[in-house]
Amino acid sequence: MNIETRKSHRCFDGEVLFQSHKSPTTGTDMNLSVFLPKEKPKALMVWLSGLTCTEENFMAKAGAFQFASRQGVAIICPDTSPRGTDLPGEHDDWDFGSGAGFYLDATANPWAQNYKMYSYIVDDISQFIAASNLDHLPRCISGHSMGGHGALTIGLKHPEMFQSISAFAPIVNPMEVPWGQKAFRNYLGDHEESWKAYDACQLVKSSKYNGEILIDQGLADNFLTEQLQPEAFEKACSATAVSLQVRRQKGYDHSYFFVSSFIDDHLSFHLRQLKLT
Ligand SMILES: N[C@@H](CCC(=O)N[C@@H](CS)C(=O)NCC(=O)O)C(=O)O
Repeated sequence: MNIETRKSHRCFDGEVLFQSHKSPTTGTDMNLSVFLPKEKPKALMVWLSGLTCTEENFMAKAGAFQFASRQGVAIICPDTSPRGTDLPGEHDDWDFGSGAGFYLDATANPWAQNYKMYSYIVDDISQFIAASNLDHLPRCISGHSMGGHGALTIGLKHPEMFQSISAFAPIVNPMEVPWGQKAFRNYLGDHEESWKAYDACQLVKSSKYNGEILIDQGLADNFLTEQLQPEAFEKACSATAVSLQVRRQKGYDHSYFFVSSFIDDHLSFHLRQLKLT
């Protein structure tokens, strides 16, 4: 894989890189950002961002680097959709199309050719990790909102790839809420059976993931009741061997101010699960 570095910045004696590569999966150039700690990393976190985000939001706003640098955690943040295409309606809505790839492989036209963010994360990001000489590291996955949905669904489907899962304000049951229904109907078509492959409440029933999952959810989050509903995932997990901790955080909203308040807890959680502390 040919990786182009567009920008690099020293940060807490580590390095933040903004990079691009050609994706055979999406058929486009893809952007991502990477944090490398000051010493040899001992773990790698893949972070998936939410609606409207690019590869920059987590880097600029999450405040994860002091802890990550000290603890030796490398972080990779992919973009949230293909870019550079101009499909009909692609840029009209903030919760669909560009910036809203939903970490699935679209099957409906005109999205099916490029909107393959599930395979992009599983295949291309794996190749990117290998090309960056980070593939020897134990891995965890986390994300926010739509990215929390991505972290839960991809983590539950791929325990061989990720040994620890967490999420911030994730969309846990997209089949049943407006954001998910809009995305799934447009990307996957009307056949709701096919939606189950991208719904954490469905996937947890048959997942081979045997670790714990940590979720933080702000109680002042405007999207809590209509879109997020963590209780649906608690109910789904209760019938399985997956051990879930949902922490309801009083006064916190949906923003990266909330993410930055608890990101160190999530990194510590992952290091414990990866048996590195
Ligand atoms: N654009 C929406 C909000 C979208 C939103 O909150 N996106 C979250 C993820 S779902 C986010 O991280 N936004 C980018 C940011 O806060 O940096 C609105 O204005 O209500």
